[in-house]
Amino acid sequence: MSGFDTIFALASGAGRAAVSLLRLSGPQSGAILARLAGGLPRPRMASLRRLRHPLEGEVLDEALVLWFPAPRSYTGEDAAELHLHGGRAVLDGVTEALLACGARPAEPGEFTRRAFLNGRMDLTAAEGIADLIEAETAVQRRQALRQAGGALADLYGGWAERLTRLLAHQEAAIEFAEDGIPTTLEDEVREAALALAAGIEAHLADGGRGERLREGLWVAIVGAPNAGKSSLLNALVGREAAIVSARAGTTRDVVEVRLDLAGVPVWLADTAGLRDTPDEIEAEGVRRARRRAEEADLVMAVFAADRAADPATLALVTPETLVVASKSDLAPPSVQEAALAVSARTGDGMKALRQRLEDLAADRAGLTAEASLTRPRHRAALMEAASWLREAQAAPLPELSAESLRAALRALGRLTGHVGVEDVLDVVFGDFCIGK
Ligand SMILES: Nc1nc2c(ncn2[C@@H]2O[C@H](COP(=O)(O)OP(=O)(O)OP(=O)(O)O)[C@@H](O)[C@H]2O)c(=O)[nH]1
Ligand SMILES: [K+]
Ligand SMILES: [Mg+2]
Repeated sequence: MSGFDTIFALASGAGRAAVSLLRLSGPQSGAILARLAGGLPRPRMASLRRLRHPLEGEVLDEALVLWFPAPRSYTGEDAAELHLHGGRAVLDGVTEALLACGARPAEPGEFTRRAFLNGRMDLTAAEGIADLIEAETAVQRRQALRQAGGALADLYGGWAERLTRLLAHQEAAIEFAEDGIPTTLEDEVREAALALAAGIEAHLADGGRGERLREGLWVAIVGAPNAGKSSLLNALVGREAAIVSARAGTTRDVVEVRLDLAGVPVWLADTAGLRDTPDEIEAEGVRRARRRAEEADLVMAVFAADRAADPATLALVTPETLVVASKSDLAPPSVQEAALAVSARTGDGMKALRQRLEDLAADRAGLTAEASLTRPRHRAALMEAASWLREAQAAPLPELSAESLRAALRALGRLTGHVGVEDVLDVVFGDFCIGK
């Protein structure tokens, strides 16, 4: 795409390294590379070149350079890569040389933004690349790769195509009606709109698994004071993350610890023991504990085996709750036999508890055969599209139905970035790092 200036950025991590990767993209990339490296290497072939400052002629580094003429580059524009020695002074020198040549430092996400604007990928694929850079577990990586590879783009693009066809048919039906030609087209469109709405709704009804995998599954550990919640947290994460003591009311603030459970990122939140207390700090802790239990994807209710089950914790137990009988070394469990008996002291039952958590995490946030939506942005646009499709089906007049189909198409277009996208671009590319 013309009209863009030439940008550069460090694509590898900041700080001293064996090799640093500087990327360059834009119409002047070839000219700048030729000035620094004394000529253009063959496209897409790594060549070892001496890089010189364009004005002073000083040798700045001996580097591997690559030249990617448009459109076969990440951005779709002329682009280049400099694989420099990773020292501060080398980087400073080459940066100065690039500035002297008229290139400017890239904004966060600007390379991928250009790739999108040049039609190299849709918005969901661009988000997949951002997620891939952020991915911390193997399952997150798989989900991000799938999305970057166009799994959501294909799905949503396919829906947009179907919708475009429906709209064309509806408009034809309106014209036929004006010309007095009998047709069943309108009924067919209404039926197809309903089927498409149902398809989108089925995709939406995934329990938020893709979003959870991307952001982490929240597990709140709740129970009476001294039930052994903090001890369980520590045993699960393998370090003394929370303070444990024999005094009831030890934990006040919520203690959050991240855990990788079979590739699903999980946030364990240890909370204050539930009880009425005159201590205002502890009471605030109890309020926070209850709020965490409400907001969590999964509640782990802990009952000490040597105590009667307390009503405050029992009140939070639903069929979805993971019930744990702690301190199993002290007594047989006093709560439901469904409870998982564990002892943080002896380690008894801890493996089973971990396995149960892994299973629940995989069940609620693992990958399925179908690609899942991964962001609230996707959910909002799809809900809007489905609701317009239902309106299209129910509209009293074909003209109104066509209007609703158009609105549904716009919602899908915002999702993939194919229509009316200006306002969403900043949201999507704003959370990229510089150099991508
Ligand atoms: N015998 C035995 N004692 C345990 C076990 N787990 C914890 N305890 C003891 O129970 C007491 C309370 O443990 P904590 O982990 O602090 O309990 P908590 O539920 O976090 O307590 P609060 O933060 O005060 O609500 C401590 O003295 C622990 O050593 C266990 O599996 N067996
Ligand atoms: K305690
Ligand atoms: Mg505690």
